Amino acid sequence: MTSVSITAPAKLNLFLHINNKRDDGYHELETLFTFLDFGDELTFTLTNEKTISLCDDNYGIPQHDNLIYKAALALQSYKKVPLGVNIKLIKKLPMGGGVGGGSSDAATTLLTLNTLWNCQLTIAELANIGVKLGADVPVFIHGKTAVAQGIGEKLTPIKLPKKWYCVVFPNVHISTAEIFTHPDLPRNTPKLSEGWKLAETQNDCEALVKKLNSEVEKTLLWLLKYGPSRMTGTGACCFVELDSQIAAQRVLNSLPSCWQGFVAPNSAISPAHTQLEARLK
Ligand SMILES: C[C@@](CO)(OP(=O)(O)O)[C@H](O)COP(=O)(O)OP(=O)(O)OC[C@H]1O[C@@H](n2ccc(N)nc2=O)[C@H](O)[C@@H]1O
Ligand SMILES: Nc1ncnc2c1ncn2[C@@H]1O[C@H](COP(=O)(O)OP(=O)(O)O)[C@@H](O)[C@H]1O
Repeated sequence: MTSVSITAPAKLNLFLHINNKRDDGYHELETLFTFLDFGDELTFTLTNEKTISLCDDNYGIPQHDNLIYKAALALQSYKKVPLGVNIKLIKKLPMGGGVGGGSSDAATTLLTLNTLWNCQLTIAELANIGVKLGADVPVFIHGKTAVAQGIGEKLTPIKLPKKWYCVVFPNVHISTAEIFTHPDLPRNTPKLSEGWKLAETQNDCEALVKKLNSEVEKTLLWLLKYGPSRMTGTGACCFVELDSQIAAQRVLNSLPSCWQGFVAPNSAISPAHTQLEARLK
């Protein structure tokens, strides 16, 4: 049976501005997404029955709630696919960490099964299925470093220099919904004007998350010793950007044992896309 392993990469929000709250409760954002060359590992094995099954190391998410299962089911129903799949997940990305693990798993599932099940959907069609699973899924489907607007689905690709990141997970899980519904969240950052600079941006969720979680505040302070530190998404992961792998690894090596972390370079194209393309050649 055909079997293929693909990475579901982490993302970082290098900045995250909240411009407005929409009538449906979602927020208008401007955010810069970059992918990291590090992520969850998903192995897909096709089956002749229509069953979709997911095997993971018991991360506490029931199968029917897992975004991987939901993504596979959504594509199977949309294209009336007569085949099934067994999916094995090796989870490396912290859940509720702001590195988009769940969304990336869903996007990697849609991209890979589109190929393995020969669905022939376009990227736009896959993103359309994906956005119903989560606001962050489309950027992983498009797979290019981009500034996102809307709720995260209007994407403008952008080029960034290669950098290394040390990403730290302070062992607290933050609920995106809790942050977005909090009365103290700032929601009126003006839209970026032309010629904007990264140094003039910020993460609008950071002050609130720091106030609610002292571990996040401690992590950001600790990282400041090595360079400007920032939180990704609605947290809890925080990162510092460095010019070399050696410098990033040095930060990780001195990480207090109460936190976890990883080091990775950014990747202009999502590793999931690069791996799938290499497989098709
Ligand atoms: C904030 C961001 C930035 O990358 O990341 P995370 O920190 O979660 O990774 C995302 O936009 C999160 O995307 P995602 O995690 O897919 O969000 P969803 O499942 O669609 O929504 C979770 C909840 O967040 C709120 N939400 C999400 C996106 C948005 N633009 N406005 C919102 O108000 C909604 O209340 C929703 O109930
Ligand atoms: N495959 C999955 N991996 C991670 N989280 C998942 C998955 N499927 C569903 N979820 C749910 O999505 C939530 C957000 O997960 P995740 O995308 O990892 O965090 P974040 O949006 O903060 O980056 C989790 O708390 C979990 O309940």
